[in-house]
Amino acid sequence: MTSPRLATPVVRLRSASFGYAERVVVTGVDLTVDAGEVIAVLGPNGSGKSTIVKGILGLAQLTSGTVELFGEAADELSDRTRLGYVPQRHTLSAAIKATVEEIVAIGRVPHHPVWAPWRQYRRSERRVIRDAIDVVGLGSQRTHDVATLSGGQQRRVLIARALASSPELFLLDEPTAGVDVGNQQVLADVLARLVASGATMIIVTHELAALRDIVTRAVVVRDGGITYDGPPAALSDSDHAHDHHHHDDDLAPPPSHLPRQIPTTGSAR
Ligand SMILES: Nc1ncnc2c1ncn2[C@@H]1O[C@H](COP(=O)(O)OP(=O)(O)OP(=O)(O)O)[C@@H](O)[C@H]1O
Repeated sequence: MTSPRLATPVVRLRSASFGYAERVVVTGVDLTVDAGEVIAVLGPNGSGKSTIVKGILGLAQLTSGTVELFGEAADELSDRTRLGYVPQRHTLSAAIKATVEEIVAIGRVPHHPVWAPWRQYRRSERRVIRDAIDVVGLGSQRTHDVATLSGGQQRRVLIARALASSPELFLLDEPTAGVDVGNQQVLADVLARLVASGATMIIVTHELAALRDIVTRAVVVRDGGITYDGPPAALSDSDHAHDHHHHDDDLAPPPSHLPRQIPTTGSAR
């Protein structure tokens, strides 16, 4: 935070307010995210975390202030493939009859104005897709029907889909929700690899402990505003002690021993 900013920020919100229809949900947010930062967005249910992410993506309405992405006004960003979004509570419907690689291939569609049937995909394209599946650890399931995968594995398919589009900025809304401790670690490792390859991330989470190795900065949202922005280690339990997990219908609830809160600051970096 003390080093001067040499490069253009990936995201810059200035006094940004976001909402839906007539209702403003988030007000006056100032947030600058530099390349390579991994931001955890924390805070109680309904505080506006997802709305900030959606606002950055243009999926929630900007009612005042400005949003810049990669140094340009967000609504003028022509190359949307620079953004990779994994929405909240999203798994794959059992109604979808598709394999893992077919779903991940959708991530490549923005790179191709005209949809090509899977068999006609160029070799290089198929390699990108294959690599994305390998990175999330689903290599041995690439031809499996997604409906046969667990909720946590489906989350990884969606991360692979976002990854396949080779984005510079990942916006992940509760990627570890409903994922057991072991698989949270798998996910954290996947994200760590993406960070090592230069990705910037904004991650909405109630499970900072699972991501502590990669998070460089924490932002706490309360009542539609940012109340903390700084090192994750400086946060005390009470900063987001009222957080609750989602218990998604399509995901098994997390085991009761799952750590719910940020650990005490002693061992955090
Ligand atoms: N599409 C929508 N239309 C109208 N209101 C919405 C919409 N999405 C969210 N809201 C409202 O905006 C407020 C903030 O919601 P948001 O999803 O941003 O919270 P959050 O901090 O991400 O919560 P959680 O931890 O539960 O995911 C809530 O009051 C919610 O009801």
